[in-house]
Amino acid sequence: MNGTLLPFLYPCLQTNRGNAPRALRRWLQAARLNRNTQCLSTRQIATVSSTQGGHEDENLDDTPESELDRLDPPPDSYSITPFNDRASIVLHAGSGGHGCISFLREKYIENGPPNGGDGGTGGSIYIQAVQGETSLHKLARRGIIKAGRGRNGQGKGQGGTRGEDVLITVPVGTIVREVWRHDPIAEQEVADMREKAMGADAVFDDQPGLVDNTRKWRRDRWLLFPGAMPQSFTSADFPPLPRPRRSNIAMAQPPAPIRLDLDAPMETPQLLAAGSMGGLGNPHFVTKSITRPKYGTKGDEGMKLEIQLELKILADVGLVGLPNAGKSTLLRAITNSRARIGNWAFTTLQPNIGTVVLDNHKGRPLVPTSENKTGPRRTNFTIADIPGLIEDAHLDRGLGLGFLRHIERAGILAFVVDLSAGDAITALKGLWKEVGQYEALRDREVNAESERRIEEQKEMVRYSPLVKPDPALAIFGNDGENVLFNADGSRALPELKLPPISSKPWLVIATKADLPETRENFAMLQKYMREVAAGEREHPSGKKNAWKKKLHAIPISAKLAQGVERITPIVVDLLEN
Ligand SMILES: Nc1nc2c(ncn2[C@@H]2O[C@H](COP(=O)(O)OP(=O)(O)OP(=O)(O)O)[C@@H](O)[C@H]2O)c(=O)[nH]1
Ligand SMILES: [Mg+2]
Repeated sequence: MNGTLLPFLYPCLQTNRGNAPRALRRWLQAARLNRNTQCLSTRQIATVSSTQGGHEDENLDDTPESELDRLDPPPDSYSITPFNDRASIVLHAGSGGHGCISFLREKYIENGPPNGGDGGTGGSIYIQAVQGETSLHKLARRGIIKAGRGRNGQGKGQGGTRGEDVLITVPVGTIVREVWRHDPIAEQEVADMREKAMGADAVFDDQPGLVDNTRKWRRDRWLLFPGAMPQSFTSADFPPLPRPRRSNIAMAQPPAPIRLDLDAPMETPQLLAAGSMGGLGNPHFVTKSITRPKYGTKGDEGMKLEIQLELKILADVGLVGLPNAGKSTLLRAITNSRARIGNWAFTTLQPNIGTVVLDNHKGRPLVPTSENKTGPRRTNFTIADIPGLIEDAHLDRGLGLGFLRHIERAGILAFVVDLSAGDAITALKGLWKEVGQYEALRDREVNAESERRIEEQKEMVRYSPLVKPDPALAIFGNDGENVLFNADGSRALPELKLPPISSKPWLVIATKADLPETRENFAMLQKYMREVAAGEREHPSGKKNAWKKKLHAIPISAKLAQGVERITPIVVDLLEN
C-alpha cells in the first residue's frame, strides 16, 4: 500500500486504528454488530458476537459503549417508518370489454357468417392479509384502486382478454367495512324485475302502439356495426336485450355490506369486487330471419365500492405505560428497533413494532421454545410500543384513544412503570384503570352498534335481487345511483369477539431500576404482585375473573441493558402456556 494515495484517501485501512475518527470507528462497529446478530438482548448479542469470533483486532472495550449509545441515543437518532392505521378507498372493479361485430370474409366468401368475439371479463379486486405488512399508509395514499377493463372482442371469433386483477395486501389485524356500493348489475336486475312485475310483456303484445323498452336501441347497451345509422334499425329488428349476467367468480363475493375481520394471515385472497362480464359478439344474435346481425352488446359497467380499512395491530406483547416511562428504550433494548427516545412526554407519536428473534435459523435456537401443538415452533414474537397513556386517555386525552385500541388485540400486556417516578403500585393501578375504562367504552360502542344494526334491519331493505321488488320502496336515490347502504349509518365497527382485556396474561416491567432510591419502590411493587397472585389483594383491574396465574414484576434498566434478558423467556412462557 506504500507509495499509493490509498492510506490518505481511506485512513480506516491503516493498521493504527486508534487514529481513525470516532464516528468512523462507531460505524464500523455498528456494521459488524448488524452482521453478527439479528437483534435480541444485549447479553445475547454479546454471546453471538463472542462465539463468532474473528474480530480480535477490534477494540472490544468499545462494543458495550456503542451498544449503550444505542440505548441512550440523542433525540435525533431514530428512524421512523410511515404508519397509518386507517384508510378509506374506493374500489372500481373492471368493466367488461365490448362484443365485436364482424363477418367472415374470404376469397369466394363475400358475405360470410358473423364471427365477432365476446368482450373479456373485467378484472376483480381481492384482499389478503399477509405477514410483513405493518401499515395502511400506502393504501391511504392511493384513494382509488381500479381493476383492469376487459379487452374488446375481435374478429375471427376471438374473445377479449380478461382485465387485470388487483390484489390489495393489508396487515394482519385489519378490519374491512363497506361504506357504500354502486352495483350496476344489481340495479339492472331490480329494474328488470320491476318491469316484469308490472306485466310489461303482456301489455306490449296486446297494444302494438306501445314501444317495448327492451326492444329499443339503447345507446348504452347496444353496439352497432361501424357506419350503421341507428335510424336504420327498426324496433322490430332488435332482439330483446340479453339479461344482465354475473361472472361465476361473483359467487365468491362476501354478502353485502362487507364486514371482514382479517385477524389471521390468509393463504388465499378474498374477493371483494368481481369484474363485470364482457359484451356479446354478433353471432349471439343470429336468428332464422336475421342471419347477419349488425349489432353486439357493450360490456357491463364495473361495480364501485367504498371500503374503510382499520388496522388494530396484532402484536404478541403490547407495552402499556405512562409517557416517559422508558417503553421505547425497552423496545430498543430487546429488539433492533430504532424507536425515538427522548426525556420528555410523548416522544413516541405512532406505534413502533419490534421483533424479538428466538431462532435465527443458524443452528440452535437463541431462546428454546417448546413444540407447538397447533402450529409450527415459534421463532419470534412481536412487541408494540404505543404512545404513552395519561390519565383519562380513554376520554381521548393525550394520544390515548387512537392508540389504546392497538393493545386490545395484543396477546400479552406488559405494563411499564417508572420506578423513579413515584409509587409504582399507584402507577400500575392507574394504567389498569385506563385500560378498563377503554374496554367499557368499547363494549358500549359494540352494544350500540348491534342495536343500531337491528334497528337498521327493521327499516332498510337489504340488497337481494331474488326478492320481488316493491316499487314503493325507494332503494334508488334521486340521481339514479344505486346507493344501497346508508353511508353515515354504517359508521360503527363490526362486532369483535374479543376476550375481556383483564383475562389476558400480563406482567409488570419496572424500568429505571439503576437510579438511586428505587429499590424500596420495587420491593413494595413485588409484595403487591405476590398478594394479588395469592388473592389477598384486589386485582388492579378491579375485575373478579382477571388473570393472575403467573404474575411477574421484572426490575430492569433499559438504558444500561441490565435485566432485560429476563423478559424474553418469561414472555415466551406466557405465550406458549
Ligand atoms: N436511568 C434510566 N433512564 C431510562 C431508562 N429507560 C429509559 N430511560 C430514559 O427515560 C427517558 C424516556 O425514555 P423513552 O423510552 O423515550 O420513554 P417512553 O416511555 O417511550 O416515552 P413516550 O414515548 O413519551 O411515551 C429517556 O431519557 C431515557 O433515556 C432506564 O432504565 N434507566
Ligand atoms: Mg416512546
